[in-house]
Amino acid sequence: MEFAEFAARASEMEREPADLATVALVRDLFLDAGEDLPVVVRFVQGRVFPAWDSTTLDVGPRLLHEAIARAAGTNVTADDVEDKLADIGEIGAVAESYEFGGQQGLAAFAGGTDGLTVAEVDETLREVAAADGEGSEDRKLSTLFGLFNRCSPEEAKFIARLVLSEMRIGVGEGTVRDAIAEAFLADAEPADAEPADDGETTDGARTDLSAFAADSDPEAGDGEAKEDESEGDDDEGEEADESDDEDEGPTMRATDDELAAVERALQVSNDYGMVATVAREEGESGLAEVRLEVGRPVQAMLAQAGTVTDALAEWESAAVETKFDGARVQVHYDEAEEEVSLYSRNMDDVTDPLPEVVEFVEANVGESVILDGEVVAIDEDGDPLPFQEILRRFRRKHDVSRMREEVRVELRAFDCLHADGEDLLDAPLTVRHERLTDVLGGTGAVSELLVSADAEEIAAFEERALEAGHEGIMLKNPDSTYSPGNRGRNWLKRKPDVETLDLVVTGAEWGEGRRAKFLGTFLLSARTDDGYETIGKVATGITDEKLAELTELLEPEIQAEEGQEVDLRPAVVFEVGYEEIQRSPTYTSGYALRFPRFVSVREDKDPEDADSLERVERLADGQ
Ligand SMILES: Nc1ncnc2c1ncn2[C@@H]1O[C@H](COP(=O)(O)OP(=O)(O)OP(=O)(O)O)[C@@H](O)[C@H]1O
Repeated sequence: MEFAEFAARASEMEREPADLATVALVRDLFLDAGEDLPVVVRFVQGRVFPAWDSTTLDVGPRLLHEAIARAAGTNVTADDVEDKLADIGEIGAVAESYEFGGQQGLAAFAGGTDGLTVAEVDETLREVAAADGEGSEDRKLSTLFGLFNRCSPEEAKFIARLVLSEMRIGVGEGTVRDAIAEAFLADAEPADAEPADDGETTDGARTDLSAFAADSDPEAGDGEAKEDESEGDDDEGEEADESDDEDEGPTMRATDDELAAVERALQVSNDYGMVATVAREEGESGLAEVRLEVGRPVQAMLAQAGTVTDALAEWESAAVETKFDGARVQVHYDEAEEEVSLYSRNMDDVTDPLPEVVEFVEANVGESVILDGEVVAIDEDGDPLPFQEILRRFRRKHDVSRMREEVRVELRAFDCLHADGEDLLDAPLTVRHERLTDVLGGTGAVSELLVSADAEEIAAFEERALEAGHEGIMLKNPDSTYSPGNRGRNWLKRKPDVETLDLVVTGAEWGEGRRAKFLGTFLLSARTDDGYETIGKVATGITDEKLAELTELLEPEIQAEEGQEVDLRPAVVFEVGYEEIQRSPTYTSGYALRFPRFVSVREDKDPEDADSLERVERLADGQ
C-alpha cells in the first residue's frame, strides 16, 4: 500500500467523530491492506513495533525537529520548527505545514507510482530504531531527513506522529479489536437489513468487552475526535448505523463471540499485527490457537480497591495475600535457551537492572515458566524497605553493580501464567498458585496464600502483614482466571481504613488451646456522658508475644469472670481501624464496626480521652 493512501485514510479517521463509523473506516483499511496488514494495524495505533516489544525509535523531539527542518529547506531551522510547534501545539500539524523535497514529494502526493510505500516507511523507521552507539544520532537524523524528503505534507504529518508514537486519530485498542473482528470474522449483512441484535445490544457488549482495552490503552480518552472510541454511546451508535447504511455499503457486525476471540488472542499475544493476520488467514479457530510465548510479555492483571466485606459478599471465600510494596515484575524463563527475561507492569524489559532476580530464577527454576510477582527492596534483616528504594533499581541502565550493593532486591511471586508448555490463564487462581508453589517451592519467594471466609482470620493475616512492614493485603477471588490488562472485581486491593477510632477496652475473652493463657478477643466501647457503650469486638490475631503483652496490660483490670469471658475496668484505650460503622442491635451503643482491626494501644490516652458515641454517630451519618 502506498503511504499516501494510508495517510489519506488516517486523516479521514481523524475527522470522523462517531465511534462506529471510525471502526468501519479502520475495518476497510485492514481489508485493503494486503500484505501490509500487520504494519498497517500497528501504524493506526502509532506503533512501529508490537505492543509487547519495548524497542523504541529512540528519537527525541529535538532530533525530529532537526529532521523536519532539514527536509523543509535551507531557510528553516529546528528553532523555527519549535516556534511553530509553540504556536500550533502539535507536531503533525507543524510537519504538514511544510513543503518537503520539491517535485518528488509532490509527485507522490499526486498519486505518482514511485511514491513511498507503507512497507518502506516501516523498514526505514526500523533502521532508525536500530541505529545505536557512536554516531547513531547523526544516522537517525539523516535517515529521518531522507524519509521526510520524500513526503507530501499529509504523509509528513503521520510520519512525525509515528516517530513520537502518537497518531491522534482517535483509534484506540478497542477500535482496532472491533475492526479486526468486523473485517475478518463477521459476515456481511445486506445494507437494508436490520441488524439481528439491535444496535444497543451490540454496543453494550462492546463496552463490556472493551474493559481491558480502555484500561490499558494509553490513548483511551485521548483521541481528539472521539472521546473513548471503545465505549458505545446510544445516540452515536444510531447515527453511525445510519451513515453506515447510507455511505459504507453493507454493515458488518461482529458477534460477541467473534469480538471475544480477537480479544483473547490480543490479551495473550499483545501483537495486533499478528492477530489481524491470523484472523484473516485462519479465522476464529486460528485465533483460538494463539498461545502465550515465553519471552513475550503479557499485560498485568490489575486490582480495584475493595474491602473484606466486599470480598466476602461477592465470593464464598477470599484468597488473601500480602500486598508487597515493590514494583510489578513478570518473570519469563525459557528452559531450552536457559534465558531469563523480566518485564515491568508496562511490558518494558527490566532484565538488566535486576541481575539478582535473574540469578535467583536461573538457580531455582527448572522448567519454562511465566510468573507474575513483585520485586521488593529489603534491608539486611530481610525486612521490606519502602517502595522508593526499589525505584532506585528498577529502570537503572548504569551502575547496576554498585546499586546492587546499596539496595538489595528479592522476588515475591504470586501467580503462574504458564508452566512447562501449559498456559494457565484459564485455570482458577488456587490452581495457578499450586503450580507456582511447584515451580518455586522451598525458596521463600512464593507469596503465602490464605483461602478463608472468616473475617477474623483475614484480619489476623492482615495484621501479620502490616507488622512485618508490608503495605497491606490483596483479596482475590479463589476461582478467578487471570485476565491480562483487566482491572476487574476479581482482585481487590484492600482500601486503607478511612478513619480509626480510639475505643475503651471493657471486656475480653480468654483464648483457646495453646492460647488459653492469653486474652485474645477484646470488647470495645465508646464513651458517653454516663459511662461506656459497647460497639464491637476486635480479635488481635497477632503474635503470641503481642498477646502476652496485652494480657499483662489488661489482666490487672479484670473485674469479673464467667467462663472464657471477662469484664474489664475501663482503663486501656485501643486504636481500631474499621471498614464501616453499621447500625446494629448486637451492641449496647446501637452500632457495630465492620471488620475492626487492632492498630495500637493508645498508651498516651486515658478512657476519658477515648472517642465518644456522639463522634461514632457523626461518622456513621457521614459515611
Ligand atoms: N500479592 C499481590 N498480588 C497482586 N498484586 C500485588 C501483590 N502484592 C503487591 N501487588 C502490587 O499491587 C499493585 C496494585 O495495587 P497498587 O494500588 O499498589 O498499584 P498502583 O500502581 O498504585 O495502582 P494500580 O495498580 O491500581 O493502578 C499491583 O499492580 C502489584 O504491583
